[in-house]
Amino acid sequence: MVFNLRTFSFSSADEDDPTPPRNFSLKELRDATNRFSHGNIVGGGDFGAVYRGRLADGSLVAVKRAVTIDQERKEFFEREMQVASSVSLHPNVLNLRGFCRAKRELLLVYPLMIHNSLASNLGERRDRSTGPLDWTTRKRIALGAARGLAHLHNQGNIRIMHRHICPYSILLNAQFEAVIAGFCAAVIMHERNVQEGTTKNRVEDSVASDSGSQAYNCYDYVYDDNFIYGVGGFIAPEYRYTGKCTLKIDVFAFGRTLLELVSGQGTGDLFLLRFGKHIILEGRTDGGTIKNELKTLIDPELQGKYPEEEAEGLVQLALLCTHDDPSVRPEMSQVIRMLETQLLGQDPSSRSSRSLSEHDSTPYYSFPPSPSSKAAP
Ligand SMILES: Nc1ncnc2c1ncn2[C@@H]1O[C@H](COP(=O)(O)OP(=O)(O)OP(=O)(O)O)[C@@H](O)[C@H]1O
Repeated sequence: MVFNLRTFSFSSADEDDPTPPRNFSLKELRDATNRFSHGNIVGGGDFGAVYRGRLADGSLVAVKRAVTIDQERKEFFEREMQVASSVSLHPNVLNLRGFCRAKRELLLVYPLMIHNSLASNLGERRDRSTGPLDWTTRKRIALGAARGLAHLHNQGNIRIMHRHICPYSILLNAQFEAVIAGFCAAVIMHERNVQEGTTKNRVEDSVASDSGSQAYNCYDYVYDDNFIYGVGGFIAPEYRYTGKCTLKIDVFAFGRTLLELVSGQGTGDLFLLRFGKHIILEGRTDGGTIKNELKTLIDPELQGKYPEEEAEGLVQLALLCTHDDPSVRPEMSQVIRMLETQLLGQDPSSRSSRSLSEHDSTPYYSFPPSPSSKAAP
């Protein structure tokens, strides 16, 4: 028996066999969603409303529906389709189950994630039937989201820049595992749409450590766009001001998401001003200060039930990921190792195979020191 994330059901099918997305008829999706009834809406974004539905085979789905078909919606649709055809199956990445190109609408069909988004489980929780996320669940979410993002960033020759990581694009399945979704702004990095990075040392490091299988460091590849995607405080400064981005913009957004995960609040710039930037600017990044501030910053819904050391470590990692200088931010494979060591107490020599791709050659990093030394004055 295999739990299939595509159909969100148990089946005897081989989970590594990626079924190509199916072409649904509009009628099938109308029937599944009770004619797109308002009561079935589970969320929405720039593409359109998202409806809960049940297909004729009994499986639960989320149907993303655009009823205005403009250039932007067409691009969003194509991007989600492209990601679906490029990304290999991973438990922490949402897989496209199907699509529908009707005359006046565009629809995307995904397996339904029962617990909706991370955003809807933090702060003003929409669903009060489940309790607040406990610390252990938050740790699993942090690690799962990191693994999903690392998978997008490095799976063989394909690197996918998500560009829209935030608590709304991290969904939670029945076991509260993080599943990355929302690929409408994603970019598939390849030689045609990137310029080679300029940080020579890092390229050399990468080549030297990788016995020739990877001739460049994908985190140095730059994608130039004339449109800035993303949500307010989750947009990395270098991207916001230049329109140029590398995979490090996703690391920045991941760091911001971690801050929301521990504080339980829509932190935006406020959190960093209060905790991150404020401390960095004041030169007060020593562990003692973080410890002192921690209690006032951690989500009160946790009712103090969290190991302080772990919370402190998570905040330090978040601050490192959100550093203004992208070269200081770690790569996602390094983030996974820091999380595994800090949160699971895992020996790096017995690292989980789930967190490593074949091409992963990054040396082990211990949990980061405070980013103060590299911070702007
Ligand atoms: N598979 C799913 N299962 C459950 N809820 C979902 C699913 N997909 C989307 N949602 C809900 O819809 C919201 C918007 O989804 P998504 O981010 O994919 O849409 P979008 O149009 O790409 O959004 P954005 O405007 O942020 O780009 C999510 O935050 C979540 O609440």
